[in-house]
Amino acid sequence: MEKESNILLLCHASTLELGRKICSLKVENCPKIKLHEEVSWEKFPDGFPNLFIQDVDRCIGKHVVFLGSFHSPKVIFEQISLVYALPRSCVRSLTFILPYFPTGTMERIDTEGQVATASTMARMLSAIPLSAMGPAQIMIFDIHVLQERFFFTDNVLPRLQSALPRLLQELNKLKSENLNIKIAFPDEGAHKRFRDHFDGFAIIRCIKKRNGAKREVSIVDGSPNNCHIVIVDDLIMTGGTVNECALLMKKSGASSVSAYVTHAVFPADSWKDFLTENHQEGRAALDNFWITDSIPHAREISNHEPFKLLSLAESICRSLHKLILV
Ligand SMILES: O=P(O)(O)OC[C@H]1O[C@H](OP(=O)(O)OP(=O)(O)O)[C@H](O)[C@@H]1O
Repeated sequence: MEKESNILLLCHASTLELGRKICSLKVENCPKIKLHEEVSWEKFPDGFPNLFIQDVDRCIGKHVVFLGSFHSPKVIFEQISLVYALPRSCVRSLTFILPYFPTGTMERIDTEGQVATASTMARMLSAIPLSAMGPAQIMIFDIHVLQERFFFTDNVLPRLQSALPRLLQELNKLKSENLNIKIAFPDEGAHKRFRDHFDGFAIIRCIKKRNGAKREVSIVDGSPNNCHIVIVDDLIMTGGTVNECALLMKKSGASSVSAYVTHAVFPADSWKDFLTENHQEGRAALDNFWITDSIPHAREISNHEPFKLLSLAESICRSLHKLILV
């Protein structure tokens, strides 16, 4: 008989679909994770949250996991309120899955007066109260720079994960079709962050200069000539970095160009500029654009060519069993 799960998953309204997927998966020798769907995310007339966890006693003594999403400042307060409240419900342990750490790029100060909001966010998360087994674990995927872990205090345990193993599964399938694939990093940040994941692949290293809204990308090492190029980056906003890098690869002789980002942020619907059906001059046509579901709107985006979704569900499910060790 299957053991009853000791892990209970609660979701923000925007992450329920991913939560259902995680709970439908089975990891060998581990009980399925149980979904607790009964959280209401209502608002009072003034817009402030009116939250309620039904049957909250089911959390007592359980390893409680909250799957959140800080894709907009508007949804942060309600989720922080829930996460701060959960340890008071006598949970055995608390894990906060925050696939995308939104302020991540605002981690450096190059002019006095700038405010590093990544540090503010880490401080807010560091205030999550202890549970019976100790500090809350915070699972984040492909944070902008690994040093951001030091913004958190010892009150919580940041668990920095990567979605790249999922991309590698896709690339190995393409490799078996004898395609000559090379990985292009559009800037120094991406190269530093991800180069170690691509053993066995030739690398094209680029540098990027920001000039207002423009991104200027140039190649430092490697040649894309006659190769299938996959541009790899942590996140996309306006799309300028990926687009400039893709145009450069094509100009330098690439036979095809695809792209991958873990976090499809795409403010103001900028993803539409990449649609195969909207192709315009000055835009590079991409064969594939792989994204993950770290941000809820990625699921909708991936219904349109050339986007393809690589779900984090399996990786989250495996990590939870490993981190919680039931
Ligand atoms: O879609 P876009 O509007 O172009 O923005 C996305 C880019 O911004 C960030 O890098 P950043 O420019 O901060 O450089 P870094 O990674 O080298 O720190 C990110 O890593 C992407 O490369």
